[in-house]
Amino acid sequence: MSKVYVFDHPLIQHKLTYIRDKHTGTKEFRELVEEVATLMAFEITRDLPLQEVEIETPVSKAKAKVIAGKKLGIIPILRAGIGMVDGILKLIPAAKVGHIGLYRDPETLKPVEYYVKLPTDVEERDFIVVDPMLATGGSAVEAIRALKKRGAKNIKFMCLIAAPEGVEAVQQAHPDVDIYIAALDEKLNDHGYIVPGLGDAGDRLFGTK
Ligand SMILES: O=P(O)(O)OC[C@H]1O[C@H](OP(=O)(O)OP(=O)(O)O)[C@H](O)[C@@H]1O
Ligand SMILES: O=c1cc[nH]c(=O)[nH]1
Ligand SMILES: [Mg+2]
Repeated sequence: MSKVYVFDHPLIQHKLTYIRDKHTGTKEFRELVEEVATLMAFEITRDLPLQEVEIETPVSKAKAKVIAGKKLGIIPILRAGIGMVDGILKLIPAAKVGHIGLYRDPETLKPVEYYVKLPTDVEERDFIVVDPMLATGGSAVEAIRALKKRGAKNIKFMCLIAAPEGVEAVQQAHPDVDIYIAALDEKLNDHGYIVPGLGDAGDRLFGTK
């Protein structure tokens, strides 16, 4: 069964409060989502392997550590996942970015795929799939399935806010995929929105409502 990690760092929780607030405008919302993504990337990369190198400081020779050549890929689920990408790239600039376009049908709440573009060397990379919201879990389950279908083996899923239903759906469908979240909320409402949540992440990021 996949593990669930809730990043309860005070800076993440503080920023998340302003992200949730309906009075926060598009510019600030976008900046805060990016900042939280950076902080979450710091936590999620905790297990990256290191290798020893020799360097010279101005004082002496030294053995020091650098990240061993691990190939990483970031996969935002369009649209809202895009808001997290730059924040992650600040810490892992060499990561490649693939895109999976899905929207949730407002009637059925089922994900509809409309775009997939991945790095060519999918089989050699470890992936972090990102989306601010994990609601019913349909979009995350489908995005991870699309990634596995093309050869990805090592996948993590990272989001800002999750509903218990979404966590369970990902765990059921993909028991090998660990889930990293900033907050686990109470429930979904009748329209499949997370309560209390933050509203529609895509619309708030891009000002489309
Ligand atoms: O867990 P689920 O029930 O599938 O819901 C979560 C999905 O809903 C939102 O996307 P949306 O369909 O609004 O598309 P958008 O990003 O283009 O606005 C969100 O960004 C997730 O991708
Ligand atoms: O609360 C929710 C649920 C799905 N998608 C969103 O953007 N917000
Ligand atoms: Mg949306």
